[in-house]
Amino acid sequence: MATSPKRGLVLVADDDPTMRLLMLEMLAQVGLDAIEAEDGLQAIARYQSASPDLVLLDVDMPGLDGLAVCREIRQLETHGTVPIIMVTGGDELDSVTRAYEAGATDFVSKPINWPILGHRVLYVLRASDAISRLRIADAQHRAVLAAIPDTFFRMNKDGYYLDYEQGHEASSVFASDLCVGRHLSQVLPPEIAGHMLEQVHSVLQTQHIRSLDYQLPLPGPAPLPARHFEARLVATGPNEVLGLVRDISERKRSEEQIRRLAYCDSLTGIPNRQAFLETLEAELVRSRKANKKFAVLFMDLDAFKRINDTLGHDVGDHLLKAVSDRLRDTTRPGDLVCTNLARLGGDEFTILIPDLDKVEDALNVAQRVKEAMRRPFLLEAHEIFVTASIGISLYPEDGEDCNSLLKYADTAMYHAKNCGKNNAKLYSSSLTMQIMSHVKLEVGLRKALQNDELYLLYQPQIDVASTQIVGFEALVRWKHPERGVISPTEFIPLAEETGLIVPIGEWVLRTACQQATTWQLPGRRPVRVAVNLSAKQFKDDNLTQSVLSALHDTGLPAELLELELTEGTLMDDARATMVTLEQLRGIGVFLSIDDFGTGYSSMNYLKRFDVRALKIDRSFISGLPLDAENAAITRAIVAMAHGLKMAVVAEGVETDAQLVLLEQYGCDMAQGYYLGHPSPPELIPSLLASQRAMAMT
Ligand SMILES: Nc1nc2c(ncn2[C@@H]2O[C@H](COP(=O)(O)O[C@H]3[C@@H](O)[C@H](n4cnc5c(=O)[nH]c(N)nc54)O[C@@H]3COP(=O)(O)O)[C@@H](O)[C@H]2O)c(=O)[nH]1
Repeated sequence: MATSPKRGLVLVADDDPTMRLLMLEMLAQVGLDAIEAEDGLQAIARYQSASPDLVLLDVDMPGLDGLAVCREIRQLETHGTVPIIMVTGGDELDSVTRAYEAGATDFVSKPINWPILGHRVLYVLRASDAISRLRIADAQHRAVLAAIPDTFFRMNKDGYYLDYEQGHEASSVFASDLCVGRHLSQVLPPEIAGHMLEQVHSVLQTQHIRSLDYQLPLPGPAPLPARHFEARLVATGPNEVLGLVRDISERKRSEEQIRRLAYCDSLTGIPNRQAFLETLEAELVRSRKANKKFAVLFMDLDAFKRINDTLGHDVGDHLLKAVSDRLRDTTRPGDLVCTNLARLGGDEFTILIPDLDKVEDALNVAQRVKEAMRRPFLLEAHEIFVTASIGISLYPEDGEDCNSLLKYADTAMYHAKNCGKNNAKLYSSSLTMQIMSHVKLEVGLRKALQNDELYLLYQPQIDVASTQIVGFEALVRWKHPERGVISPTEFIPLAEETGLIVPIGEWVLRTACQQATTWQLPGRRPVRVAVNLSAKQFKDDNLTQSVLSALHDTGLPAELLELELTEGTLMDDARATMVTLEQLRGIGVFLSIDDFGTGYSSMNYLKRFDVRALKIDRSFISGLPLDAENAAITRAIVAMAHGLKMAVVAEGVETDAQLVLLEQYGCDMAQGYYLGHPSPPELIPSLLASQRAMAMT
């Protein structure tokens, strides 16, 4: 863009030909072109036809004088303003005033100082050029500002609005006349005004753009939701800023929606894993600074999978929603301690308890959660009972980072589950030791089979009426090279967890079948062997094949093999159970339900499973004969089993009184220390022989 004015065309209007000549000469000397007019009318005509860049106009002309011409030119102007220099007869204030009133840009008075006039003309031309460029720039700026939807304002360093233009898309919070000339604090709420003034100062100091977000309630009789604004401030001079204010309410709403989607669990509406991790991180920073403690509770529902599998995923989803509602009610803020609740996934929930005074507060919350979960849930006409296992980790005692705290709470939750579910446990470093020894045990268990460290014991089952041994239950043991004999209560769950139960179970099955063949004597009553099947084994696709080949390879007749299954195993995916049971029945093996009464059995399924015996769990037998409730339960189980044409085996018989009572109740078979402890296989033949000998005496 040119910076110096272009050499222009000047209209010289004067009735004196000498003056015109001198002026033309002077203009030529400063490099300007000129046209002449000898009176007012000619001047106007020339102005219209030639559009000069400047007019030198004599005031005193016959007919239309210079002042009238000046006024007429101003009338005719459409774009911009041509500079008009009036040549007056003298420099009296009156004639100068009249010249300016007529619209003159400048004046020179006679007698004319010609060299000065040349410079003056050039200066006025330059100034006029600058003004017209400014006008264009101003018009462009206004057009830009009119095109953008934002409100803009100018403000001085003290916080006074110099200008205020409402954007065409902005919600009308303030009118322009409400702002111009007023101070920020008279327009905006004090806090926002203070913040904005700080930013104005910062912008002027740094000459960097600054922005700030704020919320304003919309004026109106009804309480309307507040709107969000973003103001960007830019310095336009040493003491002035330009502010652009945009209504960002829509953007905020979208951001909130995105945030909700990213941070909310879509099923329950409570915060999800991501949200919890961020809250935990923030709490960690806060607690570290403020030297405070907090607790992380990790809750997992016991047996949620069973509900999902038996009642369907819809009921499972409803249950999770109901659980989260109940957790929200139980842990609502202000209720003892402020809590943050989240669902990590599946049936895992976490609760963050900030500002913890003492561990008991976390245990109290856990206790309340457990109690809340124990109340039945009524969902789609199902009354559902659940329990929860809870693990607790503490900051800073247990860990100083989010991952550790969450992992330790999870570890403590597993410990709670292992301690019999419906439990709450605090994390302790010894748990990690336990887990490490668990891992060590797992490594050992993997080698146990190939190192021949497993062996079986057999516990007799007797016919209550004749007191004759009718079978033996095979019970596995592990002779650990360092720890000695390990109980199956310790390693079977581990084998289940790791999947090792399948090869171990197969070994038990094959070994029991093989050893049982040695007990059978021609012409004697056959002796059955019972083998426990775990849930994983039962679900294994090769189960039927394993049973078939164990029987085939050992030669044990199928009807001498009994497979014991727990209620949990059978009820977990009842439909698939039916198919497997059908296949096993097809082989001809004897099926029984172990630990009956401790799990959840649907009577409807029980009937359809068509198993041949129920084993009453020893927890019901142990209180007999004094425990009236257990006695009633035992009697009821016997009656129900007989009604379904099943035999009943009582487990854990430890006294003669129990055996007598069970006989009275009509129990078919019994097993327990009173009748025989689990014994090694080499003792079984002599046990059977002594019994036969006793039977003959
Ligand atoms: N999947 C498999 N599970 C197995 C296998 N072998 C055993 N187990 C399961 O381990 C649990 C513990 O078994 P164990 O320590 O062998 O205990 C059994 C008996 O010793 C015990 N028992 C028997 N009589 C009495 C008694 O009078 N009092 C008393 N306190 N305990 C007694 O009960 C256990 C047998 O229980 P059950 O199987 O329910 O009949 C146990 O759950 C085994 O099932 C295996 O090879 N595979």
